[in-house]
Amino acid sequence: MARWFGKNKESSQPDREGDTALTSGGNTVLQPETEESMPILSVRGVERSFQVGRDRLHVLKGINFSMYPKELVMLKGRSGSGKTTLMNLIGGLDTPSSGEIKFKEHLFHRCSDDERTVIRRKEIGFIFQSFALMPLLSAYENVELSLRMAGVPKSQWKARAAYCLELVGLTKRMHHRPFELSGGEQQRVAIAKAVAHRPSLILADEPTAELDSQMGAQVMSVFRNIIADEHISICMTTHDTTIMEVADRVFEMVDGTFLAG
Ligand SMILES: Nc1ncnc2c1ncn2[C@@H]1O[C@H](COP(=O)(O)OP(=O)(O)OP(=O)(O)O)[C@@H](O)[C@H]1O
Repeated sequence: MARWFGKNKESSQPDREGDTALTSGGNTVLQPETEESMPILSVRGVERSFQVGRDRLHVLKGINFSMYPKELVMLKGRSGSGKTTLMNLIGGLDTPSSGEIKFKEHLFHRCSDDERTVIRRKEIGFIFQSFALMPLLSAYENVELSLRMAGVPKSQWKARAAYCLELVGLTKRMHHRPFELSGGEQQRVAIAKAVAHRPSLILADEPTAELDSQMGAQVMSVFRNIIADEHISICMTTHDTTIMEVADRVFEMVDGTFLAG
């Protein structure tokens, strides 16, 4: 397939859709569509503008890209280029001024706020630069809370929370509260929390920005483990060039568009 799945691909171009034809010995061979060849997310012609006083601020100016199962995609770009605005649209926190966003079978640009909230709670996980943990709860209780919020049956909480903390290498720290953990460990709790309800997509806004390079590398290694183990996709923003080699694809945003290669 023309679509590239390897590592460290600098992709400044929107990828190609519906690419099911293979050329083999001069013949065109039609590939059956597998689950992994179907995009989990499809963003088409997305624009977002805001009214600021009398002016209309055009922040996103026509974004096109797709994400596939088990992909790690990074968005890079200068401050103010529109990365967070795009992440908010992908996560169903906001709606585009024009264009289409399809997440799995859901057409986000046509959903009501309530519909997007339900989808978000069940099918998307969020990770923030500042970890966003409940300070008085232990690592285990933080993960359990996420399961409760997503409506997962109580009978599953204990095993699932323990499994997710094991996945991020924190079994021995599960009864520690955030202030008893290092920054990297806190971010790993946040990852366990984000993955616990079995989302299909995790959105991470600068997840390594508060960490030193060693802890940042640990977080990226955990991302790779959960992609393999939980079959999810991750889209993250970053300014850190040292971690970009871990990505499957990197998109550079410049002034509300993806930089053309
Ligand atoms: N709700 C809003 N109303 C008005 N302007 C907004 C709004 N949200 C974002 N903007 C503007 O859109 C531009 C892009 O912001 P955005 O937060 O998406 O950038 P970013 O690439 O994520 O930056 P950073 O790397 O600093 O987080 C900025 O100029 C910002 O002020």
